[in-house]
Amino acid sequence: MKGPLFYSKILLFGEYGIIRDSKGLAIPYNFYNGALKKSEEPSDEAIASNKSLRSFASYLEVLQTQQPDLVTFDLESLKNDVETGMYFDSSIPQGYGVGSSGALVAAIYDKYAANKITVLENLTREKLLHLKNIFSQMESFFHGKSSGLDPLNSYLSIPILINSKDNIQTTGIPTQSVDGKGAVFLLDSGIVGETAPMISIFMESLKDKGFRAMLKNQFVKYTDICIDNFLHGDMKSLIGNTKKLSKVVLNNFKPMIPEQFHAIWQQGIDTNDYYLKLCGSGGGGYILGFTEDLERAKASLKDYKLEVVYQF
Ligand SMILES: Nc1ncnc2c1ncn2[C@@H]1O[C@H](COP(=O)(O)OP(=O)(O)OP(=O)(O)O)[C@@H](O)[C@H]1O
Ligand SMILES: C[C@@](O)(CCO)CC(=O)[O-]
Repeated sequence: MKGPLFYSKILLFGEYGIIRDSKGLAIPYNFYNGALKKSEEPSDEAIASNKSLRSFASYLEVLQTQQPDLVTFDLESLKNDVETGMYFDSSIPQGYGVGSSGALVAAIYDKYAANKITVLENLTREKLLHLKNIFSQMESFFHGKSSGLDPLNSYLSIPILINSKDNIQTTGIPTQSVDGKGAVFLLDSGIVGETAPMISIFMESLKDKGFRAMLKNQFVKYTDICIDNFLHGDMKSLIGNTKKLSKVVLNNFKPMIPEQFHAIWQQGIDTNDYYLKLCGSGGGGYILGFTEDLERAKASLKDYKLEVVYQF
């Protein structure tokens, strides 16, 4: 048995802001994927994954008892498959901000949910919100709190634009120019991040009036502008505005940036070779980079591994 593939995602813009109603833009990232699978001779990884699925299945049983109107599953098949060794065979790194738990949630919903909303039907805003809500509750098992956006992105495999908490839509993004000099890339911090403590720090900071003002007048403002620039293919403005965003993040989200990356973050701003921003909640995992000139960014960051995700 091997199920369909579910992909990783990248939240290009909107981390933290979407908690406070900024815009957000998430795109599928097809470099990594995962699928439900059974194997005769499971590896240690498969055994660990199977164990995690076992607890997830118990959680889903409680969820559907508590909220039968939200979602129900074919629990008998799910439990039976878990008993007979099913696991999530995935190349998506965990704790890296690219949605490993989201892909898993999408795969389980796809295989076991009753009356599921499918990708093929007309996806009205109501249906999208309903799906996001289901995914949010399912993914809470892994996160503590989840917006449900990662599984939604993985399930639909199309870019999603968040206009505000209750207003989301699927969207197109400008076609990549494969020989373009400009690029969006991932920088591997080499550190595994954890989402929950980062969100606690953010929530704590929100108690401060100055932080709230900075968020509204700078962070959310530039996030929203960057999304508009990106969707309209205005890459010149995008680069200028990611520079502003990069500065705001370095000055105000330091706990989310691993210490050893503070200097190269600043170096990008000083040299204009690249601009860095958070990829998801930060604290490790990937850091997102934007550059007008990929070769220059590569030379400037020669000690690091870059993965290009989009060229323009
Ligand atoms: N292949 C897998 N098999 C079983 N469980 C998995 C698998 N991949 C991820 N998970 C579960 O998802 C958890 C990781 O989710 P977490 O939300 O912390 O990180 P992430 O989804 O990789 O990052 P982010 O949410 O920031 O994009 C793991 O601890 C594990 O419980
Ligand atoms: C940090 C956050 O905004 C994005 C993490 O990918 C949390 C969330 O909205 O679920």
